Amino acid sequence: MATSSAWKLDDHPKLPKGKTIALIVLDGWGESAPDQYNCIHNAPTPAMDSLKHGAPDTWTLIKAHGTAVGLPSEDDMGNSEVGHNALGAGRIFAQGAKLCDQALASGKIFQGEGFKYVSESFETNTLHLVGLLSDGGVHSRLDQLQLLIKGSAERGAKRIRVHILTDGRDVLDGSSVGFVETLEADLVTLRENGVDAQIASGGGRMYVTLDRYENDWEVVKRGWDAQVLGEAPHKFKNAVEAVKTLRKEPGANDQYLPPFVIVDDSGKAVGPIVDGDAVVTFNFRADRMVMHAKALEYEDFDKFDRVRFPKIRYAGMLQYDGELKLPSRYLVSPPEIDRTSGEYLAHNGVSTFACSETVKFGHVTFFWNGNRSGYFNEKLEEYVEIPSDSGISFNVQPKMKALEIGEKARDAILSGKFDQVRVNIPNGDMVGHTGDIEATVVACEAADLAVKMIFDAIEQVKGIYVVTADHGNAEDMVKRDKSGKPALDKEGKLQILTSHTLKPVPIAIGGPGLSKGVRFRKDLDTPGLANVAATVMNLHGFVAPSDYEPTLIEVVE
Ligand SMILES: O=C(O)[C@@H](CO)OP(=O)(O)O
Ligand SMILES: [Mn+2]
Ligand SMILES: [Mn+2]
Repeated sequence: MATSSAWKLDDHPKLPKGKTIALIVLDGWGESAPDQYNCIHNAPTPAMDSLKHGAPDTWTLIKAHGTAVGLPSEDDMGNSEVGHNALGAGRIFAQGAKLCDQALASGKIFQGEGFKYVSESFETNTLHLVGLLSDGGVHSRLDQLQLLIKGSAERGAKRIRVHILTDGRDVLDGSSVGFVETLEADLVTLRENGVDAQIASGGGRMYVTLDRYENDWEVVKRGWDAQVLGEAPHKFKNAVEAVKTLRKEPGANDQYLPPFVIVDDSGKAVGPIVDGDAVVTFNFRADRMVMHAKALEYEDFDKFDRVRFPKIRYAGMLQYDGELKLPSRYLVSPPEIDRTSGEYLAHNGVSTFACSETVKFGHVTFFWNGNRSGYFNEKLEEYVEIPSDSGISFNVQPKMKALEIGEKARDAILSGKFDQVRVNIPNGDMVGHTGDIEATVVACEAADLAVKMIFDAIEQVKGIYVVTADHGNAEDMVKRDKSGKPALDKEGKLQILTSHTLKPVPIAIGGPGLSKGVRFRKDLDTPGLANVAATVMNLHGFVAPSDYEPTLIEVVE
């Protein structure tokens, strides 16, 4: 690829080119006070611990939540999408959650092409809304769904069916009941006002519909069967009863509730999706909607037998994949994340290897590259996906594929073929989400072993490492009150935190290739994930583009 002048990065005045850089993202690895709910603290993590001795020059903390990653408020925890977007793009973009808030607040969402298109079905057919039902704010938000329902009814939707996915991952397990009650109350009001509005189907997000990166199409199929075909192993007259009943099964939780459909008095499903209907998927985040969107939109589709492929008017809350233009219709334009560090580095001859296991593969590639699939330059890049275990909850195999990721990274480093070797190590996050504290400790230990393996390889090639995380999770596994003490529920029980956190994440630099005098600056007000890209560009020997968030490092004589 010839470097056009627009892409050419200036040479760094002090830092050399040609060092091998390992860029490690520990998923869900925040920094928090040590106690029994801090799984990172309680796991043997010698590699990560040793880095703290370098504080404040080569180890520090950066912000990974709220406005620092383009989310609406400081109460918004970080997540992989916004975290990796910020890490890779080096700038802060208003993210899906915020863009949808703005479009709903101004009413522009209802004037756009996407809404006009689906509203053509309102007169004669049903509007289906499918998505994650919670106020977690990672993939969707209940208040946005409420505004969407209200706005649709005001604009002529006469028959509305909501297909819910219970959460328990971005919010406390068990909170599903309250969210369903709230939605149900809204629908009652609508019915009183003459709109035929009901919940039509449901299921837990990790078991129904919301798979990602093609890890397990069965998950999407279960949702299809319930939402489109009106078929599921469990049938109920109302959704509150459905969720309450299914939660009583041994081992049941919100994330993994089995699929159910709501039926009328004659036992008929109240809301299968049929020809002529409109469908809106109200999640704004991309990764867990892409597979579902393909099933809804693609004429040619062979991932499972859809049985029936209704001719619908379908729009996503956002477009979930800009390359695939999927879905082709959407209510709100996604953030336009351009000129990412990956694209710049490719134009400047930097060769890159990126790797994770399936459940996080798109994080270090698609999200990292500003929600863009594929390579910038095939000759310079190699992306490797290690198949994840599927069909299990990750507390069963908490080591996941950490060591395999470590090995692949090691081999890539030792091969001498790559300037940058970038990985995501998923354990802290994926196992943290299960709420299983013991398993999360094992997960953190495995992640640390993978880090050690990469450090050893960097030592051999006299390279540099940069270790950070995308947001917190495993460092705090309990809900806390304002004073920071574990908060008890009405029955006096601890509430295990399965979600991400608001905590900062560590970042450390080191390795034999790190030039003398390189250290973290102390003059940045609130450095965050978006400052990492410029830092890495510097370590590759380049000055970052002037509109990037400032570098974290300085070189002192
Ligand atoms: O699993 C997910 O979809 C989210 C939590 O909802 O986690 P992460 O942002 O780390 O991918
Ligand atoms: Mn993450
Ligand atoms: Mn997560």
